[in-house]
Order: sequence, then structure tokens, then C-alpha cells
Amino acid sequence: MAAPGGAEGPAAGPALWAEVRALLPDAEEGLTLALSGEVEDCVLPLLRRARGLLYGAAGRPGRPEADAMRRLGDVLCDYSWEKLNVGPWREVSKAWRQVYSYGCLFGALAEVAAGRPLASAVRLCDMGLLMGACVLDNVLARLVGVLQAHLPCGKRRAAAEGSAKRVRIDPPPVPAVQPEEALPHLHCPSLEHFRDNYLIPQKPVVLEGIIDHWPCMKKWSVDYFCQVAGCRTVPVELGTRYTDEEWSQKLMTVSDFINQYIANENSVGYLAQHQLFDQIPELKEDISIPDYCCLGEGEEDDITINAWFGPEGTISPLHQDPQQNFLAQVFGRKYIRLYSPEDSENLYPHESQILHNTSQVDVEDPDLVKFPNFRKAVFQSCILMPGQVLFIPVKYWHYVRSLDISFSVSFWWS
Ligand SMILES: O=C(O)CCC(=O)C(=O)O
Ligand SMILES: [Fe+2]
Repeated sequence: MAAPGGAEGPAAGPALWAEVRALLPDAEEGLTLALSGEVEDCVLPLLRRARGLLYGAAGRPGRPEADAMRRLGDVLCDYSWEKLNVGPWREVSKAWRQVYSYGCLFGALAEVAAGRPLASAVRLCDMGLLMGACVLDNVLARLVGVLQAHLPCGKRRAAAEGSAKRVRIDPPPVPAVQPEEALPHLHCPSLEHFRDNYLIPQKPVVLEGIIDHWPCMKKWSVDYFCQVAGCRTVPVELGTRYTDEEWSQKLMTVSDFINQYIANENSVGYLAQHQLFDQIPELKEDISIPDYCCLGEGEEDDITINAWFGPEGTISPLHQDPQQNFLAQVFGRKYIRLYSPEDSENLYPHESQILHNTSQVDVEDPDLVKFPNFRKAVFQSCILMPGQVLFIPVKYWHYVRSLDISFSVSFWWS
């Protein structure tokens, strides 16, 4: 075990335990263990036993109680993990995801109560936030917020700058955008102008001047993410594109991701399509929902905000999404190509159900023998620069390749 204040972060003192304890109901009955649906009968007694250990001891569970609570947390996590991994994700019941969250919660509380280094409690909270469902008024987000304040996340980047030479093959050159294919650019259009000329006719456009005031434009950098989120666990896509055979996903901390894939460019890792702002609400204060989203019929709460953070050379293959999108570029540049949904038949969508929104064509190096009609497809393109926001209408096909270390934020809205 690392010494207090060591690389793993300090162990909990009484002050931290008091802060953590204040996040929970005063009395045992207040921690209701409510679930949104049915689960197997054996689960509730396990939840109650863990809760009993938490509240049984006066003030703070001692080592034996904490160890027993940790074991129960593990059992709850392992048991619900099985349920989370059977069948498609959308069919996983919320109640089982809540059980998983409770398992993570009891595990994390046990780690803190036992005075162990905080990195493991932070990881458990993140696992619950990523895979579980909300319990006790989002207690995991509140708990991780408290823990993080006590854990020096800001491990700077490892000595990547001085390390061995990168063995990266030269990236393809920055594509030239021909005038006839260039997307229109607009500076701060009025809501009416945007609605009448772009939203209603479903035409893509690059908007400028609408995010210059977002705090992220000045604040965010690779080092900043290391500092504010270095110890947080996030999902990372490995491999150039999700259609490749060897593509996979992995959970890792932000600082490991930065050290392995941003600072050291041997292989491509992409923190892609992740709702990072729900996981780390502090970052949400640095962005805002574009005003134009009020032109949609949906509620603001239903807007999905995703982070896309990666090195140069990440590729999102040509695909379409079921909502309107504002793709905002915070740092780095991205080469983007758009094809209208009317061109779908020339784009050869995959036949499988799961990939039917993705084209089989590698748009920058198409196999025209296999996909002859791709030649007929007309595209528009841009190099999206920091501070620019691309409006991608619903179902509009888009292909995205990063030209630098890049951070984008997408808003999917209706
Ligand atoms: O930036 C990327 O790599 C892809 C973005 C995207 O596909 C989206 O925002 O829907
Ligand atoms: Fe997309």
C-alpha cells in the first residue's frame, strides 16, 4: 500500500470520512435501497447487510466491517455484472444497473472507511457512473467529487517529451478542400436565419463566433485534462476505426490515456462518443448548449452531449446519426466530409443491423471496383478549426479524421 500522499494519493483521515458520511442519509432507514424494478430475491439481503455494516458501527466502520462491506460490494458488482453483459445494452434493466451502482458505492465507501489510498474508491465510483444507474440522488457523482478534491489528480504527463522517438508512419497529408465542395460558413446567424436557411431545408453549415466565449476555449488543454480528470476512468476506443477487425474498447484513467495515446503516438486510442460531462460535471461549466437547439421540439434535458478527445489520426468512418448535431471544435483541427441522406444508395451501408448506419466505403481511399456507385456521390467538406461549430442535419452522412490532437464536443438534439 502506498504511503499517505504517495503516488496513489492519500488515505482518508477523519475529516474526509466526515465529508463522505455527510453525503449519506443520517439514519439507516433513510438509505432506502430502492430499485426501479424486480431483481432476484437474494439481492436485497446482500444490500441490507452491506448497509447494516455501514450504519452499524458508531461513526465510522472499523477495518473488519469495512473489509466485509468491500466483499459484499464485490459480490453485488459481480452478480449484477453478469446481468449487465447479457444481451443488448438497451435491454439491460435499470434495476440491475442500480444494484451495480450500490455494489460500487459500498465498495468505495469501504475503501474510504478502511483508510486505503483513494484511487481505488475513485475507480469504483467511475465504474458505477459508467455502467450503473443513478441511486440516492446521484450519490456516486457527489462522492467522487469529494474524493477527487482529496486526491492529487494532477499527475503531470509522464516524460513523453523526452522519451524514445515516435515510430509513427507519416500521416496522410491535410486534404485540400476544393471551392466547389467547401461547406458554407456563417458568423453568428440569427435564430431565424439559421432556421429558415439551414435547419428547415436540412443543409449543413459551419457556424463561427458562437462558442468564442465558452471558458473551455481558453482553459482546455491536454495538461488541463490531466489535472482535472487524470485519475478518472473513461472508455477508450483502440484501433483506427470502429469498423476494423482489431478494434476494441478499454477502460483506463485519463492520465494513462494521455500518456499512452496522446503523448506517445504509436497507436491510436480515442476517447470517443463519451458523456464525459455527466461523469465530470465540473467540465460542463466550461461549455454551453448552443442557443439554436431551442429551435428543436425536444427538451433541453434530452440533448446528448458527447466528448471526442484523441490524437492526430483518429477516424470516424462515414456514418449517420438519428438526431441533429452541433459538432463544436475546442482544440485541434478535423477534416470532415458530408454526404446527403439522398445519396445513401451510393454509399453502401453495411448490411448488418448493428452497422447499417455506417458505410462500407473508406471515403479517402475508396475501392471503386467494389463500390462503383460511390463515384456518383456528391460531398461537401471542411477543415473544422478551433472555435467553429458544424451543423450536421439528422441522418446526414459524416466522415471525420483528426489532423491534430483534438477535442470536440457534440450536441445531439431534436
Ligand atoms: O468527431 C468525430 O470523430 C465523430 C463525431 C461524430 O460522429 C458525431 O458527433 O456524431
Ligand atoms: Fe456521428
